[in-house]
Amino acid sequence: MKILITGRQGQLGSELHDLKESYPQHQMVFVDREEMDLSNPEQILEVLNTEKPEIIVSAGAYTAVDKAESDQELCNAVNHIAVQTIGEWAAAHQAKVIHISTDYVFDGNSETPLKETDTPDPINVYGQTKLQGEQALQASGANNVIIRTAWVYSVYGANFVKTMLRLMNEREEIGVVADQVGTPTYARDLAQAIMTIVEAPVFVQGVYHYSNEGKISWHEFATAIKEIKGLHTKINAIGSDAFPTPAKRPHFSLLDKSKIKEVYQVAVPHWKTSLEEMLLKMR
Ligand SMILES: NC(=O)C1=CN([C@@H]2O[C@H](COP(=O)(O)OP(=O)(O)OC[C@H]3O[C@@H](n4cnc5c(N)ncnc54)[C@H](OP(=O)(O)O)[C@@H]3O)[C@@H](O)[C@H]2O)C=CC1
Ligand SMILES: Cc1cn([C@H]2C[C@H](O)[C@@H](COP(=O)(O)OP(=O)(O)O[C@H]3O[C@@H](C)C(=O)[C@@H](O)[C@H]3O)O2)c(=O)[nH]c1=O
Ligand SMILES: [Mg+2]
Repeated sequence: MKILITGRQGQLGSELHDLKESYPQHQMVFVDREEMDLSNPEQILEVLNTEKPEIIVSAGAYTAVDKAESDQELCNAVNHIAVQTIGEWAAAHQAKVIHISTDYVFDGNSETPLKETDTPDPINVYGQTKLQGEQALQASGANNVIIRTAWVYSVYGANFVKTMLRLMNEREEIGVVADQVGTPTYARDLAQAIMTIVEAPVFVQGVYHYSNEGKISWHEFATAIKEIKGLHTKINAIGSDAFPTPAKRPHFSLLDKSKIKEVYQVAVPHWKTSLEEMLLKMR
């Protein structure tokens, strides 16, 4: 298969690139911002018409959650309009689309693990534009799989784990929110899950939830990073109101992974196992 992957320089794009050698049966073409500016629909179509992929993995996105609040137009162009453009091209050319979305499409008011059938209701601009991207892809008529994931980290790119490692080396004491719970996702595991879907004998269209296994707060996540690394920073558990940010974050974003496990038999490692693996690679 010829597979085109957007967001080459991002966490997920980089992890997919690392898997390239393991899939010699596929032609994996990666594009970054320079080759395909996702805020430029003409350029998206130009690249797709040249490359003619059979599968598009849509991993590129505007992911600066706080900045998005004051940069709505660009965020919408990348997270919504670009996905619509990709979907319409794919529908017209019988290509499949595997698109990545987020737990931030939910409002965080649930108390039970979020299922694909639960109603999204985003509480920030990033989540709103990601939901619009999902809806535009579904409306395009393209054969599509949407994977909603959460709290993604990797040795590549910017993420919470790397921020925590930096802060813990700089400070004696930090505060991390304890009233937002969910599950982190090692981008390498997500990349594997995507390749499992690519390889599946049947492409079953739909929305799927994927993160690592388990349930923790950001505070527990930070504490685990500290313990695994043997650091001594004091990590105070704080409420979201003590860490004001331009964008609101959902208090609960635990995803139910049963559907993707059943339909695609994907592996879902426990968050701690994957965190240990990532931190080993960071050294
Ligand atoms: N990170 C997370 O915690 C989560 C991410 N997701 C979703 O998973 C997917 C992958 O995320 P992740 O790899 O972590 O994100 P990253 O922010 O690491 O990577 C996103 C990539 O998109 C690229 N990009 C942004 N704007 C444009 C543009 N205008 N034109 C072209 N490329 C652009 C970035 O390019 P550049 O490097 O040049 O800036 C970057 O390479 C995204 O769809 C995201 O919404 C879902 C849940 C959690
Ligand atoms: C740096 C820092 C963050 N926090 C809080 C803020 C926030 O609630 C939480 C995580 O911080 P982040 O900046 O990593 O959060 P954020 O960028 O909102 O992460 C999100 O990114 C987008 C792209 C997604 O799709 C989501 O799944 C999620 O991963 O930790 C602290 O409490 N203390 C700190 O020192
Ligand atoms: Mg962030």
